[in-house]
Amino acid sequence: MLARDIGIDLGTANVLIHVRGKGIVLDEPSVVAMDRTTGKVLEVGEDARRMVGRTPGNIEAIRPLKDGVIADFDVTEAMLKHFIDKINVRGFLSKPRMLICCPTNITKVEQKAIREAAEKSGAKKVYLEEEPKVAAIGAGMEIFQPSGNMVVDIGGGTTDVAVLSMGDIVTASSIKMAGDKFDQEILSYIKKEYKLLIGERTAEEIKISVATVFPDGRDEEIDIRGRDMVSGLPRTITVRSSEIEKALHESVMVIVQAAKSVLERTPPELSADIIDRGIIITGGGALIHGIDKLLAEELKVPVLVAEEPMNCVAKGTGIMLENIDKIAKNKIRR
Ligand SMILES: Nc1ncnc2c1ncn2[C@@H]1O[C@H](COP(=O)(O)OP(=O)(O)OP(=O)(O)O)[C@@H](O)[C@H]1O
Repeated sequence: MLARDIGIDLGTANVLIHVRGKGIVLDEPSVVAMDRTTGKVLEVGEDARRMVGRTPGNIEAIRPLKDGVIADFDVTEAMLKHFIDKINVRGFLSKPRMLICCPTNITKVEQKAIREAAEKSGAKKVYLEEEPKVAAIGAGMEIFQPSGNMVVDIGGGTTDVAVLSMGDIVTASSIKMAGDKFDQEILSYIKKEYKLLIGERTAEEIKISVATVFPDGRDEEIDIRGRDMVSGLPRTITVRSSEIEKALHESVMVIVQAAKSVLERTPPELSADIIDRGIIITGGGALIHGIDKLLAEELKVPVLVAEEPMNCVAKGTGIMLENIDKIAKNKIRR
């Protein structure tokens, strides 16, 4: 039996694996629960995520990738190995080839770390590809034509903005501002405004259920529970969309600014194409309410959220795996 080639979206927030000929077979949070005293991995993925903020002293729930890069090499390797074992693609006679997506501005050292982690997890050959390019392919953009396509991929740790033409990146920017920073901003706002401590998961819940980044874009409210900083006791408060919009304004404008600077550096012919075709937003951050309207208003260009934005990179790896033999010949990256 031969091993099947696989594509991996190795994200700060989630790992998705696409198996050639099968589609997306794994979609789990990038979290590992470890016993600090023994160094043993206890749970990986969804089971580990349930433990975030709820572990006793000796157990730690770790996110081994931070800001879109590997913060803890050993734990990333353990996580990758666990997921690859779980999907069971190794053949009796062969190991799989792996196409892994990473942010645009990672260093050579970080690239090497990702490669090594994949090799130790059983890869025969590892190909690294830039995330915005694969996201654009997964979102259905015709990036191999001689015309401008712009994608804004908002993940957990990084936002990648890129203009692509003829299969390659023409101008790009990668910033460490994305979904996780939004959660941190919400957490800080609740702390400052209500003197209430909440966890990361509650902050994310607020972001998903009531937040908006477009002024007056949404009017919802949610009751949340946390620990009162003065009395130390549990307390419930109600937060509204409008206040979260204000709390997120500065952070989201960093993303708008990155997109503006990429457009400013884009050759005029390609800019004209982008006006015609619009910008596509991918990644989980594309799901934050009002981001499409805000970008459209600020950039004066039509903006569309991709279908299933969180799956675009994984889907893109699937499309690229169909051409992996060509990729292998041409060596696709840096
Ligand atoms: N409905 C939603 N509304 C707002 N944000 C959301 C929604 N669903 C998911 N997110 C956010 O999307 C982010 C995760 O997106 P994604 O899985 O694309 O990131 P990633 O690929 O793991 O990260 P990176 O590209 O930085 O490595 C998280 O911050 C999550 O809170």
